[in-house]
Amino acid sequence: MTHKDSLSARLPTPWGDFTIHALEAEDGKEHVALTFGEWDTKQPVLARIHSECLTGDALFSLRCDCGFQLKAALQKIAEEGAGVLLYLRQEGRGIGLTNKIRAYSLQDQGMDTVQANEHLGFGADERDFKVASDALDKLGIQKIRLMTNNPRKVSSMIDAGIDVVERVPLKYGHNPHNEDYLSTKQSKLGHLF
Ligand SMILES: Nc1nc2c(ncn2[C@@H]2O[C@H](COP(=O)(O)OP(=O)(O)OP(=O)(O)O)[C@@H](O)[C@H]2O)c(=O)[nH]1
Ligand SMILES: [Zn+2]
Repeated sequence: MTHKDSLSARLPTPWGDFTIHALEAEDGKEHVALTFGEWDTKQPVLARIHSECLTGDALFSLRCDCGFQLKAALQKIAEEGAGVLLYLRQEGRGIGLTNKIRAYSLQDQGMDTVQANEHLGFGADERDFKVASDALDKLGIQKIRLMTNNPRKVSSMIDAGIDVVERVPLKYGHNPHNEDYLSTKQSKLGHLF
């Protein structure tokens, strides 16, 4: 992955002016980083590693908590005055949008989110977070305060040599439509709620 200044531009949002960076990743996907403010590289940077969820992030779905977490993370970074959000093109925990819709259809028939993935021949979570640690390296970030409820994101960053000084819980958007989904994430994927 390389990072060139010509691949960065202003990105004003309702919470403040971010800078968007196109990340040229080894997997060929169009991942981006949104950065805000300036940071002291010796201090931990407030960070969010967010996997793409078209339905939740862009289409207002209540089946998950993604869109709510995305907004909350951008708001927290802006309030802090500095930070980074990595927006990773890992739709459907890495299985892609069409397969996620197949998995949703199976969930409509009674499977949980993990059973549905496995029924389709995938692992429960197909994501590789190396793209995230590579991006943090390229941005010169070694220490983070990571906004997540997912312990695998924390351990992946630690294994990649990123110092996760703190896990900041990000509990937003719980509602009757995602209650079962979130409780499966807690019982089967180890999420901390
Ligand atoms: N395969 C599959 N993917 C889903 C489903 N619901 C949401 N997703 C995807 O799950 C990913 C969201 O990541 P999350 O799992 O919410 O985030 P996380 O990594 O678990 O942890 P947090 O940092 O706490 O949000 C996105 O890529 C969504 O598209 C589902 O039922 N099946
Ligand atoms: Zn989602």
